This record gives sequence, C-alpha cells and structure tokens, in this order.
Amino acid sequence: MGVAIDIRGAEKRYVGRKGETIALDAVDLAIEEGEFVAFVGPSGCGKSTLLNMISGIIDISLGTITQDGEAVRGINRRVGYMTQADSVLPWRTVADNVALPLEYRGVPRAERARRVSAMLEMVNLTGFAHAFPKELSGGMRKRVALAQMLVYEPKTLLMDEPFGALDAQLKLVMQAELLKIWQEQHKTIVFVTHDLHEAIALASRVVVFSGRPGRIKHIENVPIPYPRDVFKARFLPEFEQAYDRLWRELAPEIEHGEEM
Ligand SMILES: Nc1ncnc2c1ncn2[C@@H]1O[C@H](COP(=O)(O)OP(=O)(O)OP(=O)(O)O)[C@@H](O)[C@H]1O
Repeated sequence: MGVAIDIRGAEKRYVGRKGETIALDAVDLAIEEGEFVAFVGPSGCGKSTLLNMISGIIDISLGTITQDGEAVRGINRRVGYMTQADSVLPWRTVADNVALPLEYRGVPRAERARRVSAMLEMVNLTGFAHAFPKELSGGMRKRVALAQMLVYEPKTLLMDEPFGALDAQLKLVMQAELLKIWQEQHKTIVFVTHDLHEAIALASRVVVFSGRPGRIKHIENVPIPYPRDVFKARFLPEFEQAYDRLWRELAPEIEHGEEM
C-alpha cells in the first residue's frame, strides 16, 4: 500500500474585498491508499478548502498536493467528490442522474446502462431507476448522489458532510452502507464532518484542524477494528476514550471561533 494523497506545506490564501484571508496554513498530511480519514474542526477552518484543492477545483497558494505520485494540477479525475449540496438534477430520472458522469466521459450507451443498473443495485435503488428526485426521500437522494460519485469508479472519494442533513437514524444507515462500500471496493476516503461520533465510527484516523487559519492540531488513530458495526461502535470503551481525547482538542477551537 502506498500513499494515495500527499499534502505538503499546503497553504491557501483568499484575496477578497476585505484583504487577504489565510484559510489554511502549513498543512502536511499523507493519506494512505485504502485509508478512511475524517477531518473535523470548527466552522471556517478550511476543511472544504482542502477538499477543493485535492479535487483540483481551486488552486493551492503554496505547497504541493500529489495524488498517486502526480501533482494535482487542474481537475483531479482520480477522485469522486460529494459536496454538501448534492448534484442531483431535478429534471432527470434517478438512472439518468447516475449516468451523468459516464455521459461526460463519453462512455457508450449500452455500457452506461449496465454500469448504472449495477450501481443502483449496490445502493438499494433498483426499483427507483425511473423515479424523479422529487419523488425520493432525503436518504434516497443521498444514495443517488453516492451512486453518481461511485459510477465512474474513482479510487479516492472526497466527501464533504454528505450525511449532515439526514436525521440520526438515517445517518447511521448511510454510514453503515458507506463502510460496506469502502471495504468491498478498497477505496480511499476523505470525509469531512461536524459530527465527532460520525468521524470516530467511520474513520481509521481523525484529523483535528485548528480554527482559522486552519492547521492540523491533532491526529487520532481510532483503535476499533474493521469490519465495524456503526450501531454498536459507540458503546465500546475505545470509542469513548477516542471521543474524550478528540473533544479535548476540538472544544477550545470551537470556543475561540474564527479569528476575525
Ligand atoms: N472563495 C472564497 N473567497 C474568500 N474567502 C473564502 C472563500 N472560500 C472560503 N473562504 C474563507 O476561507 C475560510 C475557510 O473556508 P472553508 O469553507 O474551507 O471552511 P470549512 O472548514 O469547510 O467550514 P464549514 O465547516 O463551515 O463548512 C473561511 O474563513 C471562509 O470564509
């Protein structure tokens, strides 16, 4: 197993009307192939900025990010990205939404149909191929977004609070499904969340960012073996210990809020 994503001295400065904002400062992190890493930190510490830089949507100001040994320049085609707002189009059916990334890549129609139906089966949406997004529940929409991200088989998944809007029970169901997919398909996952329980239940490492400018403050290895049961994991003593350590690191950052 090698390094999937290598972040070295990463810095991001935004220049706006009010002057310059240092969103991220001197971030060093190597994410191994097949790892599940969670990012936590106060609002505005640059978590989304870092995902955007890994995906190549925005440029890095200083430092380097490499994916599979190659510097990320421009859109990074090796990652699948699920942002907070899902990209499900209301005028397309579920199947046509899932097919979208394959259409962009010029995959022929027959192969598209085959891959879309396999993907819908994987996310338990087979009976909804011809439904429109407005006919779906919140959880089903998330599954469409998940299928859309997975359909072109990226090795690395970037997920920015993908389950943030779901109720607690549905969140657990989606977490369990994601862990299953991660284990079956040997993906590398970088997962941003505000929910410490979610970070510990899913990730092998939890990275805590400080308030702005975002720096890595602490990295916690979660000593809970896989396969994990997200429903039961939180009752393990290892979970509670990890939670205590992480909360001690995170709480002061949240209390200080953003440095204005
Ligand atoms: N395009 C931009 N122009 C100027 N400043 C920006 C821009 N995008 C983000 N910022 C600033 O950079 C900082 C980091 O933002 P970012 O969205 O990455 O944080 P975050 O940790 O993902 O926050 P949240 O948890 O609230 O989603 C914030 O202070 C934000 O205001």
